[in-house]
Amino acid sequence: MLGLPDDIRAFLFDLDGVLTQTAKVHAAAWKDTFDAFLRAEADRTGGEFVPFDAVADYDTYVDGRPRLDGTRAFLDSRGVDLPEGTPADPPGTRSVHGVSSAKNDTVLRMIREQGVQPYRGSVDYVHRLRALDLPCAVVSSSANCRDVLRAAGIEELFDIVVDGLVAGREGLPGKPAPDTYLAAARKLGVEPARAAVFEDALAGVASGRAGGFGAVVGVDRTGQAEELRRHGATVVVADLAELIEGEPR
Ligand SMILES: O=P(O)(O)OC[C@H]1O[C@@H](O)[C@H](O)[C@@H](O)[C@@H]1O
Repeated sequence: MLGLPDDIRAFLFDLDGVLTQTAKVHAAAWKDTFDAFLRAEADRTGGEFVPFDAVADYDTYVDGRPRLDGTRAFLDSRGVDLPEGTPADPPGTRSVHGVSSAKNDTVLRMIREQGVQPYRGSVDYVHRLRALDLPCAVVSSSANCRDVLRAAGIEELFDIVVDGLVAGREGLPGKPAPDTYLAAARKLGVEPARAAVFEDALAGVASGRAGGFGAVVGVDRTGQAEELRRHGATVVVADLAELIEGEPR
């Protein structure tokens, strides 16, 4: 079935980096935010400024995880212990929420300025699935998921969305825990073993593996095929167009 085993009956897609070209926008916004924070910390403590690595640090600590979890994981890797603060903390507040809200303001500005481009291969793939009446979901850690889907013009393609807002409301732990993917499979009425997960993030393929999904497709946009396999991808493609090649039209 479109490049995957025939018993796969439901298709669960991550958003940023799988459906839309927004993983690099998130990475740039995190770099902007963490570098400003780390520079201020270096000034405050007299320590050395070691910038955020938009590839290595992003992939390891931030990519695919809910916003606050990404902030905590990266700061923890640098031995920085911040108070949690509250969601009302404005950018500039020395708290987990303050850093996270600075990042959100930055990513929203970048998205406003640059617009959102979907990946053509992914959109074609989902169209093929819809033509076969197969259920499709978006499973994203992002609280901005609906707006990004709308800006890309692909919101109508999906039966359900489990995003950062749904996870918050339903008390679901974020990726790399499997709960958001499991919730999507449940809502579609399909056993995990008969559903496929599509992910570009290491935390995302790990959640596909932890959930016992029938296929975990690693989408390698940045040359990390081996890492994706090590974290749980059962197959790795550079673009979903590869899964369509050779299929009858
Ligand atoms: O900050 P948002 O839009 O709620 O998104 C949370 C996370 O969503 C994930 O999809 C991205 O990979 C992360 O980079 C991002 O931090």
